[in-house]
Amino acid sequence: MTQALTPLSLPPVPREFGFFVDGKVVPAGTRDLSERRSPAHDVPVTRIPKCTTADLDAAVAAARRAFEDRRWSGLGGAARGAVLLRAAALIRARAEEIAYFETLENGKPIAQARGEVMGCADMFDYASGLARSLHGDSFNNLGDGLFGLVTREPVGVVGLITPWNFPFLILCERVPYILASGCTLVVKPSEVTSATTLLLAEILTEAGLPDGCMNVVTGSGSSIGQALIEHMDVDMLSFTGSTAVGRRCVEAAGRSNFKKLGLELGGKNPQIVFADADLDDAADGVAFGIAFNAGQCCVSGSRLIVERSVAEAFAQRVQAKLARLRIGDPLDETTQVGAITTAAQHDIILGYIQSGQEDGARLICGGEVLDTGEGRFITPAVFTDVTRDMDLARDEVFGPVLVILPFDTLDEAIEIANDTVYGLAASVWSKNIDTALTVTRRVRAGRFWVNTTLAGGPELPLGGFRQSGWGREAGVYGVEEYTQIKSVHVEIGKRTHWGE
Ligand SMILES: NC(=O)c1ccc[n+]([C@@H]2O[C@H](COP(=O)([O-])OP(=O)(O)OC[C@H]3O[C@@H](n4cnc5c(N)ncnc54)[C@H](O)[C@@H]3O)[C@@H](O)[C@H]2O)c1
Repeated sequence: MTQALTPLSLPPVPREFGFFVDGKVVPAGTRDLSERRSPAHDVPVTRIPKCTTADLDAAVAAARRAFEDRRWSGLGGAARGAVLLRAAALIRARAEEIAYFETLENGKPIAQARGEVMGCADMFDYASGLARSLHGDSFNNLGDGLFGLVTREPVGVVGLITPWNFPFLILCERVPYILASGCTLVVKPSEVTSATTLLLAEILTEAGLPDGCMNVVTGSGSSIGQALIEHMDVDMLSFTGSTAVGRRCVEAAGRSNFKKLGLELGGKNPQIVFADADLDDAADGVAFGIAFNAGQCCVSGSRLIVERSVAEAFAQRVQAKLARLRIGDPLDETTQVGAITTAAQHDIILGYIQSGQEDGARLICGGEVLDTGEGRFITPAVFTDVTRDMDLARDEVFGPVLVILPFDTLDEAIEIANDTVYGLAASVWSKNIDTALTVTRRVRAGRFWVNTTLAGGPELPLGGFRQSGWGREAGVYGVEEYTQIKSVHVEIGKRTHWGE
């Protein structure tokens, strides 16, 4: 087992990873390497191979063999669950190492990364039980001559594409459920945050996952990602990322083999605050909702829809909460908000902050680039005087940028909340249960929080309405997505097929 690393120092040299096919690490060999620099320190931290389409074909073929010879699905739920349970223990044992690479590549605070890794181990624990409890249905009321069964079968070979904002968490909200169902898989992590996916492949092999059941290919979205979504021998694709690339997945599935799709896409999520809420608690939640992971969160609460009578005072409370945040070196144990993960995302966020002001919105705090000498940090920005037609109010910024939209009535709050093409997540803050539940009923979003935000766990499924995606991940509903239903009609006794 790899030694835990000292979390507060940078690696003296970048760690070089291989990719992972048929139970083995494949060294980069003559392939090009992409070097990842820490977004917080601008030093090289990892080197990852750029896989070829031949590597992808080899990975899909390994997953296909492992599926067709039933070395995994044929084991039965109890044996599959035992592997997932051992993986949970190994994730806990290697939590420090996983959190360290997550922080180095992504720029998130080390304390946050550790918490996420522990949550991931919990996903494996939970899914180990689901592997045993997947079942179908029986129909004993079809008349004396007929008996019916409905069974669930694994879909087959799953292609899994993940983004850079929660590389390990998003991976673990999917992999244990995919494996619990009996499917095998090929993962293509984001090219900027691939290390922890490769660590998970090692861990699962150590936990007893048969060769070929989990394969990892690394490289860019436009090359290896595009080849995976078009692959003729992949039965299902689970994609998490932008709505733009989600659209490409739909097109590619139509052009290739009609693979089944699960899509977890973008969001422009409302946080709706009523005057009767505990306003201090709500301000804390709203600040957390926009600043957590430096706003690079699909479920980030980026639209504050607040009752007009308290809007100004509430904005000041949020501002005060944001001002107290410790932003900076993610390897510092006390840091609460880390770096912006990619240079491209940094430019996109600053572009929105500038164009928002040009469009007439008023920046009341933040939006500054922190001068740390190295790395990319932006202080959380809050905008007022925002109109609903502005890009700032409509687009997913994917950074720490909050817009404030006041409302006068409950109906207006709901109308503003639904005025988006997305439907990923929403929060409502009110002490009145009628108000809160009316909002949860009428706002179109796949995840809701009442008097809190960004809470989660393995039991409740994830996923969006509208252009935020299709299908659900995690929980009982999540594992079922990776199964397909078969109906079996059983004749009892003898009958003629022409009804004579
Ligand atoms: N709904 C969710 O659960 C969820 C969770 C996290 C992130 N997201 C969304 O992800 C986005 C940010 O992540 P990102 O910038 O990594 O997204 P992205 O769409 O650019 O990339 C996501 C993944 O897709 C790959 N990819 C890119 N182009 C591709 C192509 N043509 N074919 C196949 N694969 C391709 C990338 O390499 C990466 O692995 C945001 O929109 C965010 O809302 C959604």
